[in-house]
Amino acid sequence: MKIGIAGGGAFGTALAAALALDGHDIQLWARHAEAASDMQNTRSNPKLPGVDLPQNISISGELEPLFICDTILLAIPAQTLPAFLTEHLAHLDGKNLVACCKGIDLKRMTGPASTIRDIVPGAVPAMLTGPSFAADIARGLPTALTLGCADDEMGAMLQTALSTTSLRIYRTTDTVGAELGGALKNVMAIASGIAIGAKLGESARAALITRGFPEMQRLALALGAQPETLSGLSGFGDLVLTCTSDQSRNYRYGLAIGTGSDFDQNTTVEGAATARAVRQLASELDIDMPICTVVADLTENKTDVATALNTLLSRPLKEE
Ligand SMILES: NC(=O)C1=CN([C@@H]2O[C@H](COP(=O)(O)OP(=O)(O)OC[C@H]3O[C@@H](n4cnc5c(N)ncnc54)[C@H](OP(=O)(O)O)[C@@H]3O)[C@@H](O)[C@H]2O)C=CC1
Ligand SMILES: O=C(CO)COP(=O)(O)O
Repeated sequence: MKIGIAGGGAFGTALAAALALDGHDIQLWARHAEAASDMQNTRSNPKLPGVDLPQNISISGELEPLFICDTILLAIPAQTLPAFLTEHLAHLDGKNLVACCKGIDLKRMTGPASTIRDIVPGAVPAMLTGPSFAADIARGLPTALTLGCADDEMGAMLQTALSTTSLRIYRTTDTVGAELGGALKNVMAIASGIAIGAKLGESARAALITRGFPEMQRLALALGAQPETLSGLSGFGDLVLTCTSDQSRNYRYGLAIGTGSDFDQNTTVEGAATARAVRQLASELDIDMPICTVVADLTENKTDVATALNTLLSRPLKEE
């Protein structure tokens, strides 16, 4: 089976490399023709230094070869997904569309798989998520992921097709849980980075991770997720990874806020927009989401770290 991947960034390229090494022919699309042709010729991507791209990955800036594939992995930022789906609706109808991005769309307030279901109703929507840095996947390091697909037969087919000797994929029919775990942990990763950047200490970070997890569960369960999905790779697993590693861009963005340093605005930081979406959802659904709310306010300079900390610490005492 030829697998298509939309998105020539770190994650799309890493998935391409892992699947190609396992013997799949891969059609990778990058939106800028020049970047695509450089990747095709040099067999490398500057976003994944030191990784050689196998010859069975074909890289193009043209969309036609991508649209021939029955299964397409969507590894473009979550906020750009709706426009991509809408623009190419006719070509995506009937395909297996596997979202590989992590975020809540600010306009629709949905996670990536739900966005696919809403915009391309004739496609089979799925979600690939879990604790997995692109650099680790591309190097063939062992990684465990969750594939969420409401259609379990198709989910099983995708699970088999996308698993490799180093990528171990688990399966769930709870796409809502899978998409929200990955989206919400990015907000917590920003919060953790802020705590460490502002020198609040490791204990404060542990408190944020621990209190952040039920916050993620509250919103996800209210939106229809199953609790066990949040406790799995896509929720708890990815929360642990990104809140504790400076390989995470969301965490590094938090570090920059905490230290008051500049941060490269071109870096993909999904948690910033998602924090704003969560703040709005929390207000609409009347759900207590204190950590996400202060992260959203901090990303918009509506508060500062000292005030945000005071907001969290001065909340009424309660049972755990
Ligand atoms: N990196 C990682 O370790 C992991 C990332 N992810 C998720 O994967 C998704 C992509 O992240 P990642 O690849 O790392 O990010 P990168 O910043 O490395 O790459 C993003 C890619 O998306 C492209 N892109 C941006 N805007 C558009 C658009 N409007 N239409 C089409 N393509 C677009 C970029 O193109 P250009 O270069 O031309 O701007 C670039 O190729 C994110 O949701 C992230 O959370 C998930 C797990 C791990
Ligand atoms: O989602 C990731 C790892 O699972 C990557 O995290 P960042 O987007 O924060 O780099």
